[in-house]
Amino acid sequence: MKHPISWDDARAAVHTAATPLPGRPVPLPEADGAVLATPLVTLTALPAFDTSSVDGYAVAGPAPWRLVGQVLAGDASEITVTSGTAVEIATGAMVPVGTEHVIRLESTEVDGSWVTASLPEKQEWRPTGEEAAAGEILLPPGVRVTPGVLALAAACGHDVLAVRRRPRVALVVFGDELLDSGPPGAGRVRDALGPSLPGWLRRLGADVVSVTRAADTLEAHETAVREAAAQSDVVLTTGGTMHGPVDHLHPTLATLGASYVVDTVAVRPGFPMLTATLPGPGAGWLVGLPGNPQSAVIGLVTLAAPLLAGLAGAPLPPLASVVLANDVPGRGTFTHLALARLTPDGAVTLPHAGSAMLRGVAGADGFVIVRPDTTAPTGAKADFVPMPG
Ligand SMILES: Nc1nc2c(c(=O)[nH]1)N[C@H]1C(S)=C(S)[C@@H](COP(=O)(O)OP(=O)(O)OC[C@H]3O[C@@H](n4cnc5c(N)ncnc54)[C@H](O)[C@@H]3O)O[C@H]1N2
Ligand code: MOO
Repeated sequence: MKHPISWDDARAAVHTAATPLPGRPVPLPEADGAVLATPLVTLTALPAFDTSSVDGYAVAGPAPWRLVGQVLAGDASEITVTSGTAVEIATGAMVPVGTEHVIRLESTEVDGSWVTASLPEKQEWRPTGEEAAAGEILLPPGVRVTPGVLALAAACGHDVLAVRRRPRVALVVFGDELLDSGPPGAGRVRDALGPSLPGWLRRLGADVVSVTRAADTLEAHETAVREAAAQSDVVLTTGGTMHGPVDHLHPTLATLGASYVVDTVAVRPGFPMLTATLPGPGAGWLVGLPGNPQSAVIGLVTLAAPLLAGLAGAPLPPLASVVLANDVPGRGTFTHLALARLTPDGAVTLPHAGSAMLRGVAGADGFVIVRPDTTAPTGAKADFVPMPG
């Protein structure tokens, strides 16, 4: 086994090695969750025209004003406000040419076709370009599209957005001991990763194209990885990362001519995780997660999340910072990822933290990071890697 790379270096190495997938235009509703391939540029000024902020009257000159017309939201009215006249105006309507003030309804007195009021202290309309000038860059490429981004894109005139294709992931689960249904026992355990990883992967912005199981033979591993690679950008495997009698991942990678980007990481739990590139047309990626289920989740946040971000053209997922509500021990020369829940008192590490256990995972918000040769005392700040999504 190789000398393991540090946890921080592993994340960075995988992210740096990933070339973003091509961008293409998609209709706005389909862009949710994808990553901008080009800057978001507004097609018009925002607002695109002087826009009334209130229901009321557009006036010019001194009161009283004679009511000469009406302009509603959506009207392209050519009405002009001249001195001594008023036009009834709705919120969102274009402010007519000649308007000196817009006065809200409740500040006016109307008598037949005459309007009086004292002049407002503040302007009650939004001038053209108040929020943005036409052609202004509103967001850089690499930003993940949220409903907020979609709203902004629509407001500034876009029908489609240029976004990176979502990475396609094919999941291959190894382990003849795994059951697909019913209670565990007699040496067999339930497959906890096949049912759970697709949800995590979707939260990381990936499309899961297949979930398959491969038997514990070298031949079955090779076939499964080849078939998965043919239909995906990333093959994600679970189990078989060590060198036990039926751990076939490393021999499979050797047979396929794969090149390691990361081969074991100095992190506990989870150290036998790996990332490699597969040769051949449409060269793809393989991420090998350890079989112990909590270690697999650590492999997911350590290697799969940076890889998927890199393929999507997004930055390396940032670490959060938390204050610790309890002491968290280090793990010697390894980085320790400790399952934690975020509470108003700070990050509380969770029991059931063994790498084969899932009770902690089920209630965690993420992992507190304790770097090699350190411990993290109560009240200290620590880096934190959130669970996907
Ligand atoms: N001689 C050594 N043996 C092991 C070491 C070591 O340092 N020296 N490290 C241990 C660590 S740490 C881990 S993590 C595991 C990683 O092993 P593999 O990736 O080869 O995983 P498997 O052997 O296939 O499985 C390990 C464990 O996890 C269970 N498992 C596997 N897949 C699933 C699944 N989909 N759902 C639920 N549980 C799963 C499997 O039954 C085993 O119990 O190696 C240790 N050994
Ligand atoms: O490092 Mo293993 O992944 O402790 O479970």
